[in-house]
Amino acid sequence: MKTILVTGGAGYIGSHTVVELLKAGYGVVIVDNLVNSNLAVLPRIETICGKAPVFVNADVRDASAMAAVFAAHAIDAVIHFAGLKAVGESVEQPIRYYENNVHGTMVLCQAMADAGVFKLVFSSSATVYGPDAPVPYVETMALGQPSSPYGASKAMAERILADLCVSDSRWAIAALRYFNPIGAHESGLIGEDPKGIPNNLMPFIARVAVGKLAELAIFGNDYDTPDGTCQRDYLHVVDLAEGHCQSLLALEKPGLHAFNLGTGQGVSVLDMVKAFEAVTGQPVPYKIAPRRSGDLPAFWANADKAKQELDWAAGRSLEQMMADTWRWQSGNPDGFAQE
Ligand SMILES: NC(=O)c1ccc[n+]([C@@H]2O[C@H](COP(=O)([O-])OP(=O)(O)OC[C@H]3O[C@@H](n4cnc5c(N)ncnc54)[C@H](O)[C@@H]3O)[C@@H](O)[C@H]2O)c1
Ligand SMILES: O=c1ccn([C@@H]2O[C@H](COP(=O)(O)OP(=O)(O)O[C@H]3O[C@H](CO)[C@H](O)[C@H](O)[C@H]3O)[C@@H](O)[C@H]2O)c(=O)[nH]1
Repeated sequence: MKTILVTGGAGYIGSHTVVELLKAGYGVVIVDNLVNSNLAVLPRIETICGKAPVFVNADVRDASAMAAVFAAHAIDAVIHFAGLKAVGESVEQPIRYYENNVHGTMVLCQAMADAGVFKLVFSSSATVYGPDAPVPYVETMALGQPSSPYGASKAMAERILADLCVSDSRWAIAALRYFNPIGAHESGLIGEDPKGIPNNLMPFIARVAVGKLAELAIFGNDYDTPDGTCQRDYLHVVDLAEGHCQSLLALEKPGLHAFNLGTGQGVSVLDMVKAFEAVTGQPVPYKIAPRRSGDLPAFWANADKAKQELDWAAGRSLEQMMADTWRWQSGNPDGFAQE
């Protein structure tokens, strides 16, 4: 049995990936400092899978803690989710973001090399293409100039990982560039649980529908898009989790391999509201508000490379994303905090 170290495995995408890894027969060791997650996710994972991951409460920037994890467990590969992800917060706290996302990745990679582990899957983002890239984004495009420290931290980390691969041919790294993951596990037991008022569209819609927030503010309806609202490539988080399992197979080839993980379809904010209402029967009151600073009008993935090289495609429908979001939100109106 292969054992995967999952940093940030208590978080939103990490917890769904841990479920898919356990189901696929991997052993899993989670390292998470719980800065944006809750221990209550762990028994939920065990309920879904019938087995539990090992959990280590540690920070990936803590070199001695990471050395101890590699000494205690025979790790075959690492999936590195641990990072901070709020775009607006990163503008206010750039050093915290670079320190966590870039330095954290460097400390992890050094601990891996010291332990003789050279297979890594890295959580990157569509934002690394930068604001000027033509749509759809394709992996052959150069890294752009992301406009937020968060986006820049992901592009910097990718550059460091590329340099690492040049320095030592034992490294095999997949940089997975996620588009907009939404939805929840179909059990309704785990899902996205942002602290405070959500920044992202899907959890905001879900909180309006469950009565925790009064109305959605749609940030701009005067973009040059079919209905004037921004378009994004929303994919089901369980599809994304499966993409991580598939990408582990690509780690047989040395070097840095970038993959877009998205559906290849752009969906507007208004279409998201309509789809949620149609699937759940819950009204989502909204108002049109000014544009949000830094938002791009529209982007989506060219996901052909993942299909060809990973045999992966985001197959779950928008309807399923909405149904699963609502099952999670309505069954857990206070998220994991109620436990
Ligand atoms: N959700 C998205 O839309 C999205 C899009 C593109 C990329 N990503 C990236 O994917 C990864 C996972 O995102 P998510 O949505 O699951 O976020 P999340 O906040 O739910 O999960 C991140 C986890 O990492 C942990 N963590 C943060 N810093 C840590 C540190 N220094 N040491 C140990 N643990 C730490 C947090 O406690 C949390 O459990 C992040 O790197 C994020 O930047 C997310
Ligand atoms: O309350 C809200 C929240 C969002 N939106 C709109 O909904 C769309 C999606 O916004 P999200 O915040 O959900 O997602 P983004 O595409 O802005 O950002 C996401 O994708 C980025 C990739 O470029 C980064 O990875 C980032 O971390 C991740 O949150 C945007 O047009 C936004 O203006 C609203 O109208 N109202």
